[in-house]
Amino acid sequence: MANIRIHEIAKELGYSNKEILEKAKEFGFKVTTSSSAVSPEDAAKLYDYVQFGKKPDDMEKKSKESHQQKTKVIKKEDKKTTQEIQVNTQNEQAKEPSIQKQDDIKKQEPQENKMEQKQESLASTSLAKRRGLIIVKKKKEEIPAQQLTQKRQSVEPANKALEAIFSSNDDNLKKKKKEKKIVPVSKKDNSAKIDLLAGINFSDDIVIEDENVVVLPDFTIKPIEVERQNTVKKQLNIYKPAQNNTYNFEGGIQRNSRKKHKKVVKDKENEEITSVNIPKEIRLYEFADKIKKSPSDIIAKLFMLGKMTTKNDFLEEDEIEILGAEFDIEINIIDTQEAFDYVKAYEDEEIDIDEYEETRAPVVTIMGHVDHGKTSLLDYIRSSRVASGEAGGITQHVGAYMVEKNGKNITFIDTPGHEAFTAMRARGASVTDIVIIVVAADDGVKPQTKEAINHAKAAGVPIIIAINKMDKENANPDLVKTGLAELDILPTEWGGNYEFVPISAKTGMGIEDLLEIVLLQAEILELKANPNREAKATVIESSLQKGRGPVATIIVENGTLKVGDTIVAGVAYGKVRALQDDKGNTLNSIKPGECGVIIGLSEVPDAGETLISVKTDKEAREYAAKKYEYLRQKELSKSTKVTLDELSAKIAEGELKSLPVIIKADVQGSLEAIKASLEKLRNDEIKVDIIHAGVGGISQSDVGLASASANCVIIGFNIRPTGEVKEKAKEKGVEIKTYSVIYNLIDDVKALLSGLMSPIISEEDLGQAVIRQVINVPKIGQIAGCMVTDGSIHRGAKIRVIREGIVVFEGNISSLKRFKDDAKEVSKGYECGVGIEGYNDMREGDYIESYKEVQNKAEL
Ligand SMILES: Nc1nc2c(ncn2[C@@H]2O[C@H](COP(=O)(O)OP(=O)(O)OP(=O)(O)O)[C@@H](O)[C@H]2O)c(=O)[nH]1
Repeated sequence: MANIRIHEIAKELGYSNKEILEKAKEFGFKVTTSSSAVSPEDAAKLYDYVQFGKKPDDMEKKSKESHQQKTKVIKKEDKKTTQEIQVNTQNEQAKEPSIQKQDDIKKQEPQENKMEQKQESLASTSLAKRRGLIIVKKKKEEIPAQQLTQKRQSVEPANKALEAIFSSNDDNLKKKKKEKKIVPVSKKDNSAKIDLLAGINFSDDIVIEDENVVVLPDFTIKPIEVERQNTVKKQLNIYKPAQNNTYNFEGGIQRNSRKKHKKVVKDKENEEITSVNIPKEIRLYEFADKIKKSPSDIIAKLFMLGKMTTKNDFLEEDEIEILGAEFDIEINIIDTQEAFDYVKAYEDEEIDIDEYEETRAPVVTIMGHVDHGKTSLLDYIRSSRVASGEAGGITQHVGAYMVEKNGKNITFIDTPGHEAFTAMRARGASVTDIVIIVVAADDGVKPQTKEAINHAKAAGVPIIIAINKMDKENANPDLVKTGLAELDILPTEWGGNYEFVPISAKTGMGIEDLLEIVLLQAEILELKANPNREAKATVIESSLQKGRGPVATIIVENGTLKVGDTIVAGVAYGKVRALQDDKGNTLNSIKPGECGVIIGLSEVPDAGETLISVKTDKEAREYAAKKYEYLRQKELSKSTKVTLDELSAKIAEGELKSLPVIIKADVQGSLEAIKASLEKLRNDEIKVDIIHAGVGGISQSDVGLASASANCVIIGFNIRPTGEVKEKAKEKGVEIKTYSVIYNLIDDVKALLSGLMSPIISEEDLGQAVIRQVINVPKIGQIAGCMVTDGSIHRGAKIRVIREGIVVFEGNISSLKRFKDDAKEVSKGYECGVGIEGYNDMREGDYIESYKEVQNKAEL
């Protein structure tokens, strides 16, 4: 049986590695780190204890009492199998099957197959109780159809439970939803589940107890294999090595094909669909087609549930689940992302080979309150530890660097602050092993100190406190200690668990101690990785550089990244053309825990993206292409998922004036920031329309694109157009604006937008005149004899006629005369004759008001 690592159990249960490690130690298991493994039996005990507070003694007692015999049989089989393996290896491990290495297990599995099948019905049903349906279903999926058929009879009770659960009863529905919710999508979870499952000796009694929950063990179905193949086809070569693996169909270990959502199985024998795989992004009519219902049935059902839909609408996951329950169909929502989930494929491939694991360098992030000295500390460490004799001087900011202490490497992420740390975490990248929280001794604990501590705690990363600015006269380390004590961060000398190191980033005092403590902490963490496999790394920073193309700073998490490796990172892929350290020195390879700059990707990957090396170019290209297609589809589906309100808003949007822009920036981070800021610049009348955005210099094609869109402006940040591009822009009349300060960029775009806005029209009063006499002139119409009472009356200006305080007419003057002469303007105190265009109802005593319309530029 495969041993299970502590971190896998922690993942599975949603606890930190440390917590599980502690529990394991409470049990007296021989574990030291999160990489330590326990036997499946022990894992099960641990699981029960953590999850249900069930003491292992109870469990053992119970199983001993009621199923002593059964357990014995299984144990016997276990040993027997182990012995078989030992024949090959000549290695006497039969008494400790739990210490077997994974590769042994791999060989062993085909032989064990039968035995595992037997155990499976016991283990799986019981596990289902704890974990929901997935595991069981998964097993179904991977067990050859033939064997499944033999099992049909024994599973009938489960089918009954299935029926009961799928009744349209509300409680059941909720229950089902809950169960579905339990299913996390992450890959690691999967592995942990299966491992745990594999090793548990459960009894028949337990199976019966679990009956109502064992929805999944609908093993009955035979076309599983067909189903699997179909899915694989749809999902476009999920990951070949995994599929080709011989132990793919093993009941126990199956790390490769553990796709929870492929819970499986349908009963195609009686034509009626009882279970179906549904992709996450599906329109109502497509869904209807899949479950062989008419779209109107679905619309009606959703209507009854209070949702108005049309057949073209995309269904939410919740809706899909509810509809499944309503129609008594088991819905397996397929995450199409799996098709390009190369990280999962990478980890699936891992077979724990402890002997190859080596200690790796720790990765450290520095956080703390503003001005407490994060940057100074990073700078000091970097500059003080550049090996003498090295071509010093030009050090580039690449986002991460490595220093050496006592012959060991420490990698620092050179983007201080918890924003970057959290942003990386939000993207699923948790590269940091240790966090240093810098607290200024003269300032004490501040809001961002607390935030940083919370972030580090949330990430389950060990914290070291650096009390900085100790060189200052008013330094008061006790202030820091008491402040942190309130946050439950107690120094070791006060009986706490945290190392507090007084330092000065200015003088360098204590920094060596700090690095020692980092190494000590790293030792405690027992950071291990396997340098002898393909690399898995995290992108820390990326940019497009002239002459080098896309450049990414990465930290290798596992494996070794070598020049010439074929790699994929999100939608980017390629071959490692060159590796460099932060000083620009060429490297041949980057080991686990270490960092470097990589050149050779097809495009700039996002920071936080996972990069792995794969076996073939084709594989890399395919992953990237699938991810690209997925993102595109997602974007498309978003734009079609509109409510009526949104639709009318969209229609209104069509009437919006927009400023088309192309944005180019030096690095991804700036680009995102500019995009976000520009998208916010909008009101009811105008908006910025980003027609293209990218990292790198302005290219000919950018100019081409801009010239194809009316009034399009190219905005560059920290880049300059050169040579041909500049000329082409001139030739095509494309305006290029470049900036190095983001606020200036935004102000300018604001100004541009303001130019598009309708001007604000205001009035300027010019004067008033009172009508003293009205004369009707044949063929010309009325002429009013007036006295200007205020300001002046202008011929070219607009007028309004006011009678008893009410405006009775607005229009233009047709003639303005002073005596017999035409006049342009008649001022206060003078008489004049006024004719009004199209108006012949002037009366004595009316006032004529002369005014001018002034257009003011609108501003955003
Ligand atoms: N006297 C003394 N001054 C220090 C020390 N460390 C940092 N400073 C000063 O404190 C100020 C802030 O330092 P930074 O390193 O920029 O602080 P930070 O935490 O990176 O600040 P932000 O990047 O703004 O969050 C600078 O003026 C440093 O010179 C120290 O150990 N002693």
